[in-house]
Amino acid sequence: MTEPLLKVDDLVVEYPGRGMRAKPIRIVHGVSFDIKPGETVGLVGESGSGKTTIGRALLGLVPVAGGAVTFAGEDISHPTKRRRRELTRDIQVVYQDPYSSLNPSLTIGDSLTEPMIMRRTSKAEANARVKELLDTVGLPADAAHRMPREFSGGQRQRIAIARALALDPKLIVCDEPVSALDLSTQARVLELFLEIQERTGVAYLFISHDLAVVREMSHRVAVLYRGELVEWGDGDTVTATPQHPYTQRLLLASPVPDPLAQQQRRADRLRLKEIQAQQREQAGAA
Ligand SMILES: Nc1ncnc2c1ncn2[C@@H]1O[C@H](COP(=O)(O)OP(=O)(O)OP(=O)(O)O)[C@@H](O)[C@H]1O
Repeated sequence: MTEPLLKVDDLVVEYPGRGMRAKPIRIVHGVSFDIKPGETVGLVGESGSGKTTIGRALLGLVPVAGGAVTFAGEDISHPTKRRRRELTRDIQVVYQDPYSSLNPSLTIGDSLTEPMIMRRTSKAEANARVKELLDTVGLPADAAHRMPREFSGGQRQRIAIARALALDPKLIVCDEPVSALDLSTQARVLELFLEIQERTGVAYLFISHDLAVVREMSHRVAVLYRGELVEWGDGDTVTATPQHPYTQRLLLASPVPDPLAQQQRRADRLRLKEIQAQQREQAGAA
């Protein structure tokens, strides 16, 4: 059996209450799940259920009040500042808002090289990697010289994904990464996440309020309700036979597409990849 890449055991997260003597407010109440290398785990739940808070706890951005977070066998529940910085190499994040996730005064090239230069990669190496990253997310190489304001929401989200990929992470926390995009752009960006995973083997924690999107993207699904995990398991099983009334309500609010049609789409995608690979080989041989 594959060892988990990330393990969350009985996680508790609290925010400080208001006022000097206020008790902390518990937001996440003992949540457990794990993510295997190369796997996508979907975390779904309504607004305010604590999804973002869980993502922030994994990234070390909010303190863990109870339980443990283990990454590649290491307990990272209470990392030092230095260790947390180092961990950003392995655990990255893509946020919802493509308009605030890039520094408006840096060129795309500078935004992408920043995490690499901070880790003492040479300028020449970093520039070569920028070309590669832009290609991976389907943007032209000359995008490196342009400013964020010159790009649409979908293109900016591609750039944010490229930035997350810059250091070859093992896990990306994707926090509602397509919620701010229109439907057709959503579909293309979701497709890009899938392609990147096939190519690099990166794992995702895919956070969304939309069960249909989570189902499309995830191998396993965790359903969060008021800070508790009410359902956790294989994506098809959770969505085909939801046990908890909350999951049943979610399913009604956001019907999951026919699983056979989904399987067909996955098969078509693989077939297309094979054809493209054959074409590349033939072009190389010619
Ligand atoms: N810094 C904070 N201090 C106090 N309470 C907070 C803080 N951040 C979030 N909360 C509260 O924690 C709860 C969970 O918020 P969280 O953002 O994790 O939920 P969510 O499921 O991601 O919702 P959404 O989809 O709306 O982002 C909410 O009630 C929110 O008001």
